[in-house]
Amino acid sequence: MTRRTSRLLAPGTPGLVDVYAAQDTIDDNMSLGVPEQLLTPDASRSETSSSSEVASTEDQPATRRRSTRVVRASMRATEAPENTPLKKDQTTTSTSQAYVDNLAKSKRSRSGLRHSIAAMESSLSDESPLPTNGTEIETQPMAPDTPTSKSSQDAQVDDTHDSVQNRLDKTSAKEDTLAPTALQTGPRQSLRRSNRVSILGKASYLLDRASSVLGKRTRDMSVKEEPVSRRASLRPRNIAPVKEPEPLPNPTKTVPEKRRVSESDLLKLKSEDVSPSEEPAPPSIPRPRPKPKMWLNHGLYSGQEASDSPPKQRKSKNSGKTSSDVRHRRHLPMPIFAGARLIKNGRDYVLPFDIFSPLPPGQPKPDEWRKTNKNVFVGDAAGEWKANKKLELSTCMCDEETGCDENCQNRYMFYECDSGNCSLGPECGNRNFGELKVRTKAGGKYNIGVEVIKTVDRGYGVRSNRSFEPNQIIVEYTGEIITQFECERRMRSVYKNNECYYLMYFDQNMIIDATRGSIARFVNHSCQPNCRMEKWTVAGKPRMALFAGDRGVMTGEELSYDYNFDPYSNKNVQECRCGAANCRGILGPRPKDRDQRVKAEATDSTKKPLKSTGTKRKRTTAGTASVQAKKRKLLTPKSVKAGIKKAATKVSIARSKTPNTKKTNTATTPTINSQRGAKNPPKNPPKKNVKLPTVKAASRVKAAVQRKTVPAKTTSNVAKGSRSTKKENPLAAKPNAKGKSKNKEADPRKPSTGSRPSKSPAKANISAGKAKRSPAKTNTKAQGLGNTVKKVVRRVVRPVKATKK
Ligand SMILES: C[S@@+](CC[C@H](N)C(=O)[O-])C[C@H]1O[C@@H](n2cnc3c(N)ncnc32)[C@H](O)[C@@H]1O
Repeated sequence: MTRRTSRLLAPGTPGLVDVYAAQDTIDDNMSLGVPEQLLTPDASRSETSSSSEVASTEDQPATRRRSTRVVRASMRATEAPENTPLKKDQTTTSTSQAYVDNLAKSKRSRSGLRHSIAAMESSLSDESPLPTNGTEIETQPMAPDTPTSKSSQDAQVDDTHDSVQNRLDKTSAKEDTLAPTALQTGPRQSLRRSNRVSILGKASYLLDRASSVLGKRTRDMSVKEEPVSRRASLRPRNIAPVKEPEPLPNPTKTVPEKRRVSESDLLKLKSEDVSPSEEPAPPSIPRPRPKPKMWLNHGLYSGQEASDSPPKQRKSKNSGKTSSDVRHRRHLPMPIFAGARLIKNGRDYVLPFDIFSPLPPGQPKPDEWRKTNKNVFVGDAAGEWKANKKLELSTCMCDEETGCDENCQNRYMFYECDSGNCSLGPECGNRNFGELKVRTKAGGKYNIGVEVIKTVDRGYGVRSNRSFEPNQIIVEYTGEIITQFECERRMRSVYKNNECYYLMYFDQNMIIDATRGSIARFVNHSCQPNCRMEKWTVAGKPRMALFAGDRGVMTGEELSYDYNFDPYSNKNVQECRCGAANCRGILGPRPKDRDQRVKAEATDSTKKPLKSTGTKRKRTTAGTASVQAKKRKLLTPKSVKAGIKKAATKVSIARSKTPNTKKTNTATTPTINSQRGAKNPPKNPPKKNVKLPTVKAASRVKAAVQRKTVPAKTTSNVAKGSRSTKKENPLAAKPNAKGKSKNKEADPRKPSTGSRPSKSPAKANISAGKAKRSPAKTNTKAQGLGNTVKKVVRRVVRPVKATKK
């Protein structure tokens, strides 16, 4: 600064001498304090660039360490003239310096950086050529007023002084021409020259940091507010604190307005990677107080000490005072210990969606499916069913200790426990449909647990979305509950062109038509199924549901159950494609009872085993142990069809010849099970895919019987039956009374599966009719009733068949 002042004055003026004298004094002082600062090139460079900061030191706090030094030096430099005769010129110098400061501020703007350099160059070109030599630029600021040590300054001062002198000489001509003006407008000249020096220094400083200059401006602005006396450097300070000069009024304030420091700028400042030794942390930026580390006090690995109580979520205010419990460790334990504990104790978890439901989206959905999750009584079915409603109650005798386990009487008879018939609450284990209701109400793929899939060769099917425990309820088979008459009507008119039928025998003369029904209607048949269809009485009403088999069901398995398909007519026998090792080959009738078969074969006039299914399976009988079942030949669809046709012909012949054989039951049993009419029709099928001769027969039987019967209410007499009868399948066995449940229904644990009626509805009607006609007789001669019913059926069926033949 002194040097700048000297340039304003003509060489040899007293002021100049005094200034140099003052500078010498200062330099002496400075050399004591910081002799090592200029030993490195960096330090030297910092001194060089620091001179550029001189202009802005009066109202701008030091932004960098070297700047801080300059500030002190400059302040001393400004202070020193107070004791010198230059006091007179101080105002002029300070004014110009303030102007330079303001100008420097404006130059610092990010967008105006280059512009300011250009302006600087242009301004310099007016006076003297801008030194292009870098060393010259650097040496220029090394004015004697810089606070350099004596050792370094001694070598430089002379050169610098010569250089300055040369420059002054070079420009003396210009200045001489402008001398009168310059003398008059001293401050302006001073301003311009000071400006040049300042900008040169600043330019070198900024060019050095060109890559990171963006964003620095904001930091500089904030650093400005740092008090000058504040030092970040640890370098010992042995200079007395300098009195801070008061900011001078700036008469020509053309400095652009300070840009407001936005939050983004503050963030930038925070993110700037500046080493603390170079850039002291700007005190003006309020640093957020570091938050205290929050440790998890609940969660996966917390609270690992053995404790029965779950970790507390919240703590009351006084819990610390009152609780004498051992405090849980607050830090996470080693994972190995946590893992061991998890293995030992286990914990609940939820499977990720793509694990429990790995089926890719976009599965084709059946268009024609009209869904209902409730049984809907249609037509006369509701009225007929109400008549029997009260009979379906059973009281559970289990106690709380055992709960409703396998020995529960209700369970044994396929009666669901509820609050009406069981005194137990949640500990009751016989509330499958209740559990299913909760699950379906909760919703979601996992709770519902099943979804429709498209199989390769069996149309649609159903797949599990999750695992099911053995005997766990999976899905209810629901649909419209219709009477036999309604079923016939639909078969003749509505479904006459259908290939698929979703009809299942339900109870007595009731049928579930799941054409409009639940997803369970899509469950396919398998000869080695993983599920079973069971009929339960729930709150007095029968309900069908699919249950997991004894092995349980794993996620992704296709659900299947054994249809025990009764094709109702051999023409409807279909090839089975379940792929099981023990596949029977067809969906048609299986040998129901080997004893029956033995009898049938014995009474058969041809004495040949009846191949009613058309397969090439060799029948074995229970009585002929020597006859080993040969491995069934795998049949092509063609051979299956041929076999079916052949078998159908033989069955018809056999029926006409041997009307009393049990085999006729197969043919005369109406198809109430879920069946598919003619997906794989036999060769030369009839014009109608599905013919229901026996249904016609049944209707005729029914009509014939009804002509002679009493109202249906009398069936209750039969249904009351003995306790032993009730222990059998309670619904199916009632009309037949004792001894009539010969097949599956005799075993209450294996009731009629969905596709296998406990007995023919036609027979049911007939028996009902018989019972209505003579209830007393039914009660006393239940066995006789069955025989009578059979005779009636045969009598009625035979003419029908004969007519057809
Ligand atoms: C109640 S439906 C089952 C759903 C049927 N797959 C669908 O697409 O709507 C019964 C019909 O499915 C077919 N089906 C079921 N299981 C089968 C199997 N194991 N082999 C061949 N066809 C089968 C038969 O056509 C049968 O009549």
